[in-house]
Amino acid sequence: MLFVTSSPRFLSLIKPLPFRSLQNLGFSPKNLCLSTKMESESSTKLVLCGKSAVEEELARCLKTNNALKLPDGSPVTVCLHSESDSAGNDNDDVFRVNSYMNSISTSRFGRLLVYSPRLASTHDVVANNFGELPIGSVCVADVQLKGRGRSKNVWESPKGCLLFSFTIQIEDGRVVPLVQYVVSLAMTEAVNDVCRRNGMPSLDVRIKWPNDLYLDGLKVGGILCTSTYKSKKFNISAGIGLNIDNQKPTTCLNAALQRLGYAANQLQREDIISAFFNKFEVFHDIFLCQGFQALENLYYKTWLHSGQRVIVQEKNESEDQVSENVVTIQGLTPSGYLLAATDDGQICELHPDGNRYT
Ligand SMILES: O=C(O)CCCC[C@@H]1SC[C@@H]2NC(=O)N[C@@H]21
Repeated sequence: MLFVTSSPRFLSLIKPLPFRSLQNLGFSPKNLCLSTKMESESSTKLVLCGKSAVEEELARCLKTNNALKLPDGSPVTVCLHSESDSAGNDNDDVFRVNSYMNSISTSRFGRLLVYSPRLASTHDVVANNFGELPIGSVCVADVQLKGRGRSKNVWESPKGCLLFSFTIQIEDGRVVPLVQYVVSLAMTEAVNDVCRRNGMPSLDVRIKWPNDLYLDGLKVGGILCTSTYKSKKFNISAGIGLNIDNQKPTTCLNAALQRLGYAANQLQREDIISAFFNKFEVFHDIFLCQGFQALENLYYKTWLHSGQRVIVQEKNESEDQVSENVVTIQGLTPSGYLLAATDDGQICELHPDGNRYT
């Protein structure tokens, strides 16, 4: 259900993060990846890897300076992928850092990777260390213990789900609400690309506005964008969860491939995320140079809402009476809300209302 509001209202998806103490209470060995059993049980392991020597050097500095912190101050153990014992790992449950690094062809996004087998939330890592990480850095986890969704929802984050967050910086505040649409579009296009390249049937992953990914009527992914404002710039943390190989809690892309009779090769997290960054970088540049308009046609082909009829509830001023109207979705307004028309031709702007949007 949607609510029409006559005046602009605060878009709750873009909200500053609460200030948390940055004090690090943990112990991180400076030069070794090895940690004692007790340390590894209580601390979050972060493995750093860079695409080129430049990012590798940055990774080394982050480790040496013990620069990465968790929001709750809990201990972290940082090591370099090149020094890590999982460097040649070929286990499906473990993110294949080399495979990912070899597949990205970006000049900015995804080139510095912070990987963790298990952490609270990738979003917390990038948001809490925004100033330490170069723009475009990504944090990937195999499993999240406290995955964050929009509107304070929990994002279930089992093995097989692609879980990552990365950083973006933007100067023009007017376009910040549109960034989440660029992220969504890059992900649907990445899935298309990987399927096409591997001779797989195409999967009809669609965008459900504002930032859900749907397949065959079920949610398979979600995008969370949060931002803070500092030194005249918007620091955006973009987080994506995509069910690739986890049938729970809804369904996943590999289950859809199987339903289509394609069981030969399954989609791999590393292929999807690398394709995502290769796409996102192109879309990001188009978005900054030409505006969202240049991506709009593709966006409208990919979302679920063109020509959709929805019921809008409008509350009167004292909020004790609600009237209902049917409207037809036309597209997006310049500020990223839904543009709709009533049957008698009146144009209105629709805002998301937490979980009640259907
Ligand atoms: O649909 C939603 O509510 C958005 C879900 C976003 C989940 C992703 S998983 C990776 C990143 N880390 C988090 O804690 N959340 C985002």
